[in-house]
Amino acid sequence: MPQDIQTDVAIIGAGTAGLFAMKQARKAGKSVTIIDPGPLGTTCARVGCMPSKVALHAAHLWDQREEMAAYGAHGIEQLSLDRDAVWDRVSTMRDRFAGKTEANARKAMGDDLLEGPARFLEPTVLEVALPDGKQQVVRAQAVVIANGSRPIMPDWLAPLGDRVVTTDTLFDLKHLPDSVGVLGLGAIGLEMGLALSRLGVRVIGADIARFPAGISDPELGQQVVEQFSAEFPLWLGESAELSKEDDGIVMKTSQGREKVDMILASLGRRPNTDTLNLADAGFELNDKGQLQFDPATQQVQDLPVFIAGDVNGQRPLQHEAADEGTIAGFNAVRGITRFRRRTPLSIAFTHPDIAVVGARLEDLDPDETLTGTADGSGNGRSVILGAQSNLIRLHADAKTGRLRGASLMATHGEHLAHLLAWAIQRGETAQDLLAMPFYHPVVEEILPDALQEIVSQLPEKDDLPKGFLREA
Ligand SMILES: Cc1cc2nc3c(=O)[nH]c(=O)nc-3n(C[C@H](O)[C@H](O)[C@H](O)COP(=O)(O)OP(=O)(O)OC[C@H]3O[C@@H](n4cnc5c(N)ncnc54)[C@H](O)[C@@H]3O)c2cc1C
Ligand SMILES: NC(=O)c1ccc[n+]([C@@H]2O[C@H](COP(=O)([O-])OP(=O)(O)OC[C@H]3O[C@@H](n4cnc5c(N)ncnc54)[C@H](O)[C@@H]3O)[C@@H](O)[C@H]2O)c1
Repeated sequence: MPQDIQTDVAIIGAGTAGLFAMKQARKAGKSVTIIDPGPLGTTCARVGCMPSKVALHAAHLWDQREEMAAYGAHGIEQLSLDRDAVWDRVSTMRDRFAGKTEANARKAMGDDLLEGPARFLEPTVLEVALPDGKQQVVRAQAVVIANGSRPIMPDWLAPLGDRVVTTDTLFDLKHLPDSVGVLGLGAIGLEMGLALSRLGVRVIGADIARFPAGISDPELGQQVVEQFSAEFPLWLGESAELSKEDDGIVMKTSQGREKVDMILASLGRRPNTDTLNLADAGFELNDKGQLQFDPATQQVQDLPVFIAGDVNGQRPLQHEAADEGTIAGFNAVRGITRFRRRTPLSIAFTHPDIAVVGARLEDLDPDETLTGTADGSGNGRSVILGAQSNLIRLHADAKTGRLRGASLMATHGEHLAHLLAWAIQRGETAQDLLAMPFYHPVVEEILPDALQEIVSQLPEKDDLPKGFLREA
């Protein structure tokens, strides 16, 4: 048994959250031990944000050819796509992102990296299984839990064997199948279903939810269903039965029956808390087996223990993992500060993009909320881009017009979503935003219609033209 390691901060997981936590602890001059069994390189760069966006980009490039034909390009029908070459490019780009991230992380961690899985013995005492089979005990003043999440893989998928993949293995495929059933149409399922479908794979999508991409607003949900069911079948609102045959998997719901070569299981991700021996080490867990923590401090109960990133199950996004790691690392070494969190922002890069910003519709009181809706049919730039189906829904406080939340499906939606998130975080009202400049012709010109709908419902009326303010 090696001698115990004494450290100021032990960090479990060298992903995005863990590395940001390390930066804060180092900045305060504290000693750090960062523990990870690998593979290093972060989920985002290895099997998440980056490879998925490369695949979407490749799919979008190929998808453009039909529009080019409409603008007089000849010979489009003679083009062919080598899908395996596309996927090889996706994994090469992925290796580049992940390789660089891993190299930078190894350099930053240096000798402070302990390679092996950690588990708790006590809230500030960890045991790490080293590659040589020995157990290393780490005693810390504070601990940051940042060991991420993994794809949900229910037992009932086990009989389907290696015909089931998740995004942990999808980008390693050497040969893309001719057909894929995408089970679960959240952000991952919809993004990957579209990428594969646009690359010529026959895709069937199924989700027990009524709408894909986690949308709860029925008006937007309906528009999203119409838009994307034109690309591949979306079987929504019921669970699909799956059965294995010699040459594939049969997917069945009341909406159809199809045989596919492979299933992409995109049923969500589960936090890796279950691997940490939390209950035996004395932590209190809620009925879902999760730790209680404060999202403004990342502190667990009142212990010198902090939890950041996907593992806390709250905002499983890269920029949130970075923020939470920073907050956790800061609070682990400097005493507790409560941090104001950024406005929630999530974007699926589905082209048109789908985004949800700020408060979700279901969390707003209908009696205190005004909604403005606008679509792309009257927006010149959307028409040029073939995106008349763009739809924006804005929600604002019924008394003041202060913007609370938005959801949208739009070409260039990633930019609109940022603009709206920034306005919401600055506490701007519909009137404020309406008084901003809108260039012509841009997709942003959709916004004034939705904003005016809100302003016209506000109790206090002004006889100035909408979008104009008196000089101060
Ligand atoms: C397909 C896909 C697409 C995505 N696209 C986006 C996107 O476009 N935008 C976005 O914002 N987010 C996206 N995400 C989410 C984003 O990737 C995650 O939110 C983010 O990477 C989480 O970072 P993390 O630090 O919490 O976890 P990770 O980066 O997973 O780090 C956790 C680390 O903990 C280690 N570990 C595990 N168990 C132990 C243990 N017992 N002991 C020690 N170490 C351990 C792991 O090896 C890993 O290195 C996507 C995710 C997926 C899967
Ligand atoms: N562009 C992005 O920002 C991006 C992209 C991908 C992933 N992510 C992050 O990764 C996280 C995980 O993504 P995800 O899409 O796997 O999870 P998710 O939780 O968003 O979606 C899972 C989907 O599976 C469905 N589902 C659950 N059980 C089912 C069943 N038995 N049959 C059919 N459908 C079922 C759910 O209804 C849901 O729609 C997301 O929450 C997101 O934070 C972000």
